[in-house]
Amino acid sequence: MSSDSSPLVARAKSTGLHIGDAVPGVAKTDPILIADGVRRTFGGLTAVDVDHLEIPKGAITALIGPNGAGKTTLFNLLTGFDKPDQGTWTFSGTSISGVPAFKVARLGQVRTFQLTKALGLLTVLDNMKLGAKGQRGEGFFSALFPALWRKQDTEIEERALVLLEKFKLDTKKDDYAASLSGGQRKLLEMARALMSQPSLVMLDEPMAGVNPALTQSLLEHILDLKDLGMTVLFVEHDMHVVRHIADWVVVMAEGKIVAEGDPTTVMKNPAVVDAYLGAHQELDLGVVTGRYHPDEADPTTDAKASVSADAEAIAAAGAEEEGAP
Ligand SMILES: Nc1ncnc2c1ncn2[C@@H]1O[C@H](COP(=O)(O)OP(=O)(O)OP(=O)(O)O)[C@@H](O)[C@H]1O
Repeated sequence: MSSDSSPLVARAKSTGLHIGDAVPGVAKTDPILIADGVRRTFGGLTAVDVDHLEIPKGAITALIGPNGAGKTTLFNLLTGFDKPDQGTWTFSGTSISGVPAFKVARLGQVRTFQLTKALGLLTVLDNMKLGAKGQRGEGFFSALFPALWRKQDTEIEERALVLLEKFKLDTKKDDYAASLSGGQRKLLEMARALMSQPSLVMLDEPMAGVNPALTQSLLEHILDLKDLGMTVLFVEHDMHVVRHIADWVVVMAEGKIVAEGDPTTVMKNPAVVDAYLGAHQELDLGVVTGRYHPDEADPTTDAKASVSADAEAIAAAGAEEEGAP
């Protein structure tokens, strides 16, 4: 993996991912995940209503959409943390609809998890060990033969230490996870997911709450996953992040897939601009959606300038109206 301190080097985007026009539900040349007719309702509310979705293998796909669009619910369904009213999906050709989360993870599809209170009370190293799959000591018979799991425990610890070094968390290995900064927690969440040696990594808002000093490092780590042959699917509100690292973008609104395409094309799509980005497409979506105050947004954006320009335009329009006969 690349180092934190090196400047951002533009890495090639994956192209030729789809077959035919980039319409919602378009077929991919080499899909890793294929979902059909996935629907999830909560009472009278339809949170997810996806006719067909394919996620391209070996690429980085961003799932975007306004608050409440159904992104997290779709993530929960595809990873076995929630059950749909209807629908089927396959991962690497194997049907995993209705398969519980721990089995989905064993098959190689993992998602990152926010550091909960309980996990915060474990050390960074113990958090990593929890991420390993198929540990022998878990089984009743293997538990009777300590030599078996002791050897495996050593291997797991070695793997954890290598990953912690790559993610620059090795000096924190004995600290309680709760003592990490927001950005370091995100790094730990990603490193922990990699303990199970996945082929598809699903990241839920990997940049949320990350201080700009760690943003570059996190972006580089996500790009590294692809270079290592993994597929990445991530939910993100920050359009700069999406533009920078995504090869493909899927847009959700009101539970449905409303657009797909490469980042540049999708962000010019009038339907996406109208429904989602509005007049604020230069802003971090975190600002648009009220997640961050403009002052806390990515300093590389012109968020503040756009907000004050909007405010000036509104004030000017008001003045014109007042002055109107
Ligand atoms: N457990 C639940 N019970 C009831 N309604 C829910 C539940 N989970 C989600 N919803 C509703 O389903 C809709 C989709 O929510 P979801 O969290 O998937 O959206 P999202 O696109 O991830 O939004 P955000 O960007 O704000 O995280 C929302 O209207 C939400 O209120």
